[in-house]
Order: sequence, then structure tokens, then C-alpha cells
Amino acid sequence: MRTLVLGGIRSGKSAYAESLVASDGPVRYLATATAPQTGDPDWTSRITTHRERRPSGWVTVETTDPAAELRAHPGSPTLLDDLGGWLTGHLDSTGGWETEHLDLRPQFDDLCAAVSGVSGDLVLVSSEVGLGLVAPTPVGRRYQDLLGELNSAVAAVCDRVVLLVAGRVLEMSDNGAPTPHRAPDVVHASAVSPVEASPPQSSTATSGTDEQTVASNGHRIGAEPIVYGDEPAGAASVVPTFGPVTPPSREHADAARDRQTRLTKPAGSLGRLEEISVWAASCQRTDPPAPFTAPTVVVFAGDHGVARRGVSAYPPEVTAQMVANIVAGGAAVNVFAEQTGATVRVEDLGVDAETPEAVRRFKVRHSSGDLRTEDALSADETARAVTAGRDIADDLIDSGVDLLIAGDMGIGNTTPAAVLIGTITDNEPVVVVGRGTGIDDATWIRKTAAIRDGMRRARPHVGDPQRLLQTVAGADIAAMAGFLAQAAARATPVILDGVVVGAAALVADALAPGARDWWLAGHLSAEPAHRIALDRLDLTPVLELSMRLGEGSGALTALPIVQSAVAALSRMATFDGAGVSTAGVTAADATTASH
Ligand SMILES: Cc1cc2ncn([C@H]3O[C@H](COP(=O)(O)O)[C@@H](O)[C@H]3O)c2cc1C
Ligand SMILES: O=C(O)c1cccnc1
Repeated sequence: MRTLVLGGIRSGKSAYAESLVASDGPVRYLATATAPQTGDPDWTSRITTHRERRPSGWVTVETTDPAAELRAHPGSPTLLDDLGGWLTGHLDSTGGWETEHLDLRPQFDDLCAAVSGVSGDLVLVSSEVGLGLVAPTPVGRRYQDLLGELNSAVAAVCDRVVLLVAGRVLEMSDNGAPTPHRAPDVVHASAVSPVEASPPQSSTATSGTDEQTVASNGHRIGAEPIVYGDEPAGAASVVPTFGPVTPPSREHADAARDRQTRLTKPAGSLGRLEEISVWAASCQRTDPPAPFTAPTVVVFAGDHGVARRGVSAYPPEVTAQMVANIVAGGAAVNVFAEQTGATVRVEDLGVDAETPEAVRRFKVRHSSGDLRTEDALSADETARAVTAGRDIADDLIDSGVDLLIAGDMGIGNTTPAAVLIGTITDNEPVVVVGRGTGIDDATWIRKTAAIRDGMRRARPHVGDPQRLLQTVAGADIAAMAGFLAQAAARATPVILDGVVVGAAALVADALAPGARDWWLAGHLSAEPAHRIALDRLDLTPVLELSMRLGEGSGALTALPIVQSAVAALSRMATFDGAGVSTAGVTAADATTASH
């Protein structure tokens, strides 16, 4: 995580920066400010205050070449204080103060390249100068201009930028709008170093067919593009917006509830099936509801960089092998879909292998970045993945699909799912971590540390769903979020699956507020984070069968129950129609009437 801490003089920026890197382990402190040659007691006392505040275990390196220092120790947690001091030293030593039209871009580029190459935590401090008056001297103006330029260049290669004003922290989001401050997390990212796991090899089939039904691309409702302002030229970060989401029809819900009371059964005796039928009727806007005729599950496939760090019981190669297995019809999702009359479509968003052409129409990249230390996706890739999910939903809805299911396939994907759920619901890593594919205790420790590191990187972006996806999700989960949001914007009901879909659903409800009303939770996964996600979404799962597979299997298991609920409401006789007496009659009367 690279953080740039900006602030005015005595704004609290250095103390805040120090709190960001505070840890039990050693921290390298790159001091760039040298004492003025004339000797200045106030200057000396400022430097002494800084020194005294730093924990004793920190290593102070006085340097005029921070880029070289960063390159020499790219993995060490480092605090550089400050960029202004470095600039001053550079101008002093090169006579730059006197040079008109000074171009320091090569030096700035060199420093930025070094910052980009850092893999450990790095916090850089710099002054935010010239908010008010333009300096009255040429030297002052040169310094303001150069430092402003340098700050902007460094900000562009940082994951997070904050501005300290009077001790208060303002998050500077990348589209220019400040976001609310979250307290810094002092747990250090590099406290646990990952150990490569040696997981069991899978014997999954690799053969497959290219056959897949692809619907034509049709018109879209409620998807206006916005363009992020600070993208580099050529990177088309057009992030779709969704909605507004119109809630399912209250009128049809009331009609369905009323009809339930008239069906030939004791009031309320079909339990949750009655609620499910009311949800279906209100989504369909029909009274009574009709059976869903074209339920379709889309399996979003993608690999995750973090899976190479030993967080799963299976190796990443299984993702591509399982995609082939799904295309060939051999996975659980295929079997369950066949049982229930659903169609399966698999989409490769980020599998780290060559997949059949028919499944890679929306492919964004090979694997995601390792969420512990780098963004899972670039801004442009995030936009493309969310857009892909939206387009997949549009394709299906336009071709007549009346019920959607999202499924997942991607070794390691319960780690980003836990990071997203933990971050959004503000729960600790140990609370959201789960056993995924069935990991052992050593893997559990690595996975928990990875979730902690991912959450640490994700927390600053908790209020920004797109940025969250970019920071820790991956193309498959980002597409899933776009898919779920667009389904709601297009008034199409969805049955949610397990923890991975649950994580995408949390983000989708932030992308398209109110989307949750269009979703039914098919089941409760054995992954602990799933219950937390469903609670936040205020959704009650239909089934609890200790399933922990994904692929859409839990949602498909719930599908026959949904169809039964709808069938009961639409096809059962009413008391009136069947001549059955309602409650309030004697037992003898009721017996007579029902024969
Ligand atoms: C053969 C096989 C088939 C699967 N189908 C779904 N998953 C599920 O398990 C994985 C997530 O768990 P973790 O985070 O522990 O890797 C994902 O691939 C998910 O789709 C499978 C996993 C395997 C091994
Ligand atoms: O709940 C899920 O979706 C899940 C659980 C374990 C492994 N893969 C998926």
C-alpha cells in the first residue's frame, strides 16, 4: 500500500503518517531534510521532536536520493518525510533555485518509478503549499510550482492520498471528491509473510466443447456511463451507473398475500413458501404469478493472484479445468440445472489460461492482482468487468430470461469475498474467514493474514464500490456485481448463491441502491461471511444445507422450492372455488364441507 500524506505546516501530517506505518517490526525512516548550513535552533528542535516521536526500533536513513533507497529495499515498510525536503536539497545542491524554466521531470519520473516498484508499505509525506497567495519571489514561486508538480506525480502512483488540515484527515478520492475518513489500521501488512502452500492436485477433467448459446445484444435500460476524470489518456474507464431501481410491485404483493389467505389450506401453513410466492408475484407484476420459464445461471469464472500465495486447498489450475468441465456438462451446476430445467452459461472474466472462444467474449485479463499488496484490477479493467456483467444481464433479459442466477468459479475466490464482506460490514478478518474448499489450519492462518492485508488496502475505499472492486475484487466478482445491479435495474429477479455471490451482491446493492429487493437468497453457505452478508442485505436464505461449493449450486437447489411456491399460489384451488369451508366453522362442519 502506497500512501501520500499531504498537509500544511503543523497540520499533523507527520504524526499521522507515522501512525500508518507503526508496527512491531522495523520501519525505515527516510529523512530527506538536512539542517540548514547556517545553524538554526528552531530547525534543530523541530527535527528533534520528530526523532523523539519515532519508536526506537525504527531505522533512520538520512538520504538525498530516496529513489535509490526505495529500490534497494522495496519490501521494507518505509516512511519518507518529506518530499519538500528532498526537493529543497536537490535545488540546493544543483543551484536550481537560480535556474529559470527548471525541468525536474526526469528526477520526478525516477522517484515515481521507484515508488511504483515498492512492494512493502510506503508512506510519503509532503507539504501542500500555495493554497492561498502565489509566492511574491521567483524562488518561492519556483518551489511552489515544482512541489505541486511533484505531489501530483507521486499521488498518481499511490494507492491512497490524504490531506491533513488542522489535525483532521481528508481522504482524497481519485475522482477529486473527498471521501469520509476511516481511522488508520495500525496492523502491519507485512507482519506475516506468506508461505507457499503445496495443495493437493485435482483430477478434474479438462476436455470441453466450445458450444454456448449467446443472445443478441439488445437495448439497455438505466445504464448511463460516467467518465473518471483522472485516467491516463487512452484508458477508457467508462464505468456504468445503474438504476434507478424500481422496487417490485407492492400492489401485486398485496394481491398475492390476499390470494394466499383464500387457498385451500390453513392460513400460513405453507410457511416461507408463502413469502417466496409473494416475492415472485411482486417481481413478475402478475396475479397469480406464473412459473419461471427460462431460469438461467451464469457462472462467472476468474483466477485470483492471491491464490498463488496458498489460501486454497486446490491449485489455481483447477479454475480453467473446471470451466472446461462446466462447458462439457460435468459439474454440479450442470447436474442441478438439468434437474431443474435451468440453462447454464459460463463466462471467463479472468481465468489464468486460454479458454474456449465461446466463453471468453468478456475476458478482461489473466488472473487478478494479489489483493494483499496490489490492486486486483486497474480502473479500466474494473470498468470493463462491471460493464461486461451489465451486458451479460442485458443479453439474457433481452432474450427472454425471466429469472437469473449468478454462480462463481475461481480457486481462491472466497478470500476476496471475505475481504469485501469484512470491509463493507466492518467485521474482523477472523470473523469473515472460512474454510473455503476445505483448507487446513496452516492455510487458514495464511488466508486470514491475506484477508487482513486486503482489508487494510480496501478500508479507505469502503464508500466507493467501484474502487473497492478495483482494489480487492477481481474481474469475475466485479462482473457479478454489474450483473446483479443490472438485473435489478431491469426489474428481473435473481436467486443468489453462496458467499462469493453474496460479496458481489453487497457491492451491487451499493452500485444500484435497492437492488436487494429483486434478490432471493437461495441458501446459507457454510462460509461464515455469508451469513454476515445476508444479514446486511436483510435477506433470509431459503435453505441451509451446509453447502460450500459455489458455481450457483445452492441457488439451483432452491429453484424447485421457488417453483413450488409459485405453483401453489397460482394453481391451488381457493376455498370458494373448491367449496371448502374457511376457518371459524366447527370441526364437524369442516369435515362435511371438505367431502
Ligand atoms: C474441483 C472444484 C470445483 C469447484 N466448484 C466450485 N468451487 C469453489 O471453490 C473455490 C473457492 O474456494 P477457495 O477459496 O478455498 O479456493 C472456487 O473455485 C469456487 O468456485 C470449486 C472448487 C474446486 C476445487
Ligand atoms: O459459498 C460459496 O459460494 C463457496 C464456498 C466455498 C467455496 N466456494 C464457494
